[in-house]
Amino acid sequence: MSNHYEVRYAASPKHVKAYDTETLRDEFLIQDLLMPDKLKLVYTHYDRYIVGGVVPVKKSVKLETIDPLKAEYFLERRELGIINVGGNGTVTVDGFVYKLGYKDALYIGRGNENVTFSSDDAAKPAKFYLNSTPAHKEFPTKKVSKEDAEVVEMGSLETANARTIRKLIVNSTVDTCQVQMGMTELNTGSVWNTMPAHVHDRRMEVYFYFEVPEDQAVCHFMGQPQETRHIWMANNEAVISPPWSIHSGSGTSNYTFIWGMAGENLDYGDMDHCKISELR
Ligand SMILES: O=C(O)C(=O)C[C@H](O)C(=O)CO
Ligand SMILES: [Zn+2]
Repeated sequence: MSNHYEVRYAASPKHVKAYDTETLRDEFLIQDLLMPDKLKLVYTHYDRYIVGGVVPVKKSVKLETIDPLKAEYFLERRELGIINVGGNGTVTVDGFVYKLGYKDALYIGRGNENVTFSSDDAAKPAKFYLNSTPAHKEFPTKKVSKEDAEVVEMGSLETANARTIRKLIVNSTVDTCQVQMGMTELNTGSVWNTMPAHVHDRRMEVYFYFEVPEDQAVCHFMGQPQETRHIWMANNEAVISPPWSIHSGSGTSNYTFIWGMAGENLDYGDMDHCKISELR
């Protein structure tokens, strides 16, 4: 069995106020997502969102079901979003082959039984980052390449938050039940993401930080706007953002991150913005 999974339960903002550094990290930080030839999955009780990763090197790796799903196969009642953050690779979905280059995405609809991941070149393996949510119906599987994304430029160099948002798996590019994914690239000299910050009590979110240069880090901010906490994050680490929490970060350099979310709606713009001067 090449699967390794763990479960994270949902936390109340009342309790999170009292968490120390170690407890915050245990509850929200996700490490070791990109392991060679091993599928790592974290099953959260936030909208039953699953965060995962796999780096096929010596063999192809199958998306196997895990016990919490009590399902015959992983996508029996779920959908899946994938973004490749490594070398060229292939995802095979019930016999159909999808080639994914760097920063390309694939949406796989509910009902597909056999999903496998492989790399074109073991010396430069693909690194597949995965987000999955429960799905009430089948939608067609669709590749969304980096070029097909809806692109928005945000922020400015003056406020150190100039960034490009690439919306990959959103309702303008592909039909999904709940999952939405995309990536945000910070321009050189800019370090702040998602500032001004926001919450969306209707949707949880997960951030996966990558392209963080060696010996640099990103300080991720979470918590209710008037009760913030921070988690120091390294390259290729993810963090769960409960629906009541801001999700923002400031790096010691620029970096890129993948956002993924699910919940009550598919409206990317549904955000309650927080005034910077009112954050505590
Ligand atoms: O830099 C940003 O701003 C973002 O990337 C925001 C995320 O996309 C987000 O939080 C969507 O709800
Ligand atoms: Zn958000």
